[in-house]
Amino acid sequence: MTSLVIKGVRPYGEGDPVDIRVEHGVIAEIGAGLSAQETFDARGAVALPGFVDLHTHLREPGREDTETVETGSRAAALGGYTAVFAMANTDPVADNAVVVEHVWRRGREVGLVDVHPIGAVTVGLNGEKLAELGTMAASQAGVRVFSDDGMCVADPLIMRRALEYTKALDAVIAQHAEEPRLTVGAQAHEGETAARLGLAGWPSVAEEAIVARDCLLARHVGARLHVCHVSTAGTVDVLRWAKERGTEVTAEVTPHHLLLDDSRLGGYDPVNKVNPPLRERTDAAALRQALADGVVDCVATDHAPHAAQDKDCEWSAARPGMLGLQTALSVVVRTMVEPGLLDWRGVARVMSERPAEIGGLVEHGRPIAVGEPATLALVDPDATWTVRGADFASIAANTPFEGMELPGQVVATLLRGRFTARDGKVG
Ligand SMILES: NC(=O)N[C@@H](CC(=O)O)C(=O)O
Ligand SMILES: [Zn+2]
Ligand SMILES: [Zn+2]
Repeated sequence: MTSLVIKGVRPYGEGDPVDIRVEHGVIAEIGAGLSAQETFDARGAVALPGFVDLHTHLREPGREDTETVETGSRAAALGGYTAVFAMANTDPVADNAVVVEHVWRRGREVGLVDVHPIGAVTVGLNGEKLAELGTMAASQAGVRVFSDDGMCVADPLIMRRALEYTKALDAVIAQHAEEPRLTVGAQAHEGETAARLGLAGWPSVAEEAIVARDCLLARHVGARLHVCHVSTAGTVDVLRWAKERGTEVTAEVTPHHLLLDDSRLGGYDPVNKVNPPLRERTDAAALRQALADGVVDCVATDHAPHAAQDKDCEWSAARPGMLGLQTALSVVVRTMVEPGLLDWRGVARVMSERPAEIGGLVEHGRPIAVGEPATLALVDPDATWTVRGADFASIAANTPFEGMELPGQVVATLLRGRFTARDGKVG
């Protein structure tokens, strides 16, 4: 590997631009006027630790027509990500060592981001019988995050047992909080908009009731809990309450729940259909504040590719889910940095450091300092760009941000000193 100097970056957006020299994948020197065999002119870009996504749907195995480990890795690299956690709701489900090892191996072969498979909590995601968590943890994939995402682990006894197992494995359960008895047939956030449009409601309490129950269970068992895609102001209240009492709970929010709300549903365009649903303006505002305060720990994309035929259909038949990997940073800049809720240190915290800690990754979310891995996202804070789903690396194109002009552009991504994305191209 040749030596590299990245010229003119501002670590965490602080101070005057400096040069970073990289040797053997590690930051060897930070200073002025550095030189090496290869040079990359970063033109004043903000340097951040590479982003970590705790919640990505890669669709391999089973729906390779919508995304693969390779195409999802390309999207991740272009979005500034250096590690992603791949959800288990594939076909077959990642509820055993064979499937998680396949996803892990494909991630290594592609080599653009560290792909960490998430194992299912229950066999087939059916909520009835615990999957072999220990075997998945002991496999080559070294699974440390378990989730039935797409489905809620609704049975409290199964959830309790799962928390007991993951405590012993030093792992964490990422819960899709949705009380299924309260969301039968649900199509949109239960509120004025859904009532006017004639869509069956998905009430906030269906999320909040499970989050409250799981916080109590986690505390009772002494286990860690992670809450996926927090979407309501009420869930923020529950999380604050639980954290104040010392419960080991962490939580993520998606870019789309930070920026969008159910006022977009008027045209019945299924690109806006997602689980949990887009809520109200006041919910989005509460989520932004909670992310700034740390009550919500991090941003996770819930990148959920879907084929055109599963989205370009009537609302009730469409699948829920939205792309997120290539727009996450820009949506965080729009919703958090521009209004002054987070500075670049804060962006590093919510997009890299906290998710790395929650997922148990020791090589990601590291400080930008000599001796640390050169695993970085370089961001032009002044650039703006227009979202075009068709241009994304993902096979699917279901972005709710289509046509929006967004701030902040990833100019390069490095994984252990190697460019995985540069000037909008992979590698
Ligand atoms: N978020 C979604 O609307 N869909 C996800 C599942 C999930 O995250 O619950 C999917 O797999 O498509
Ligand atoms: Zn989910
Ligand atoms: Zn998901």
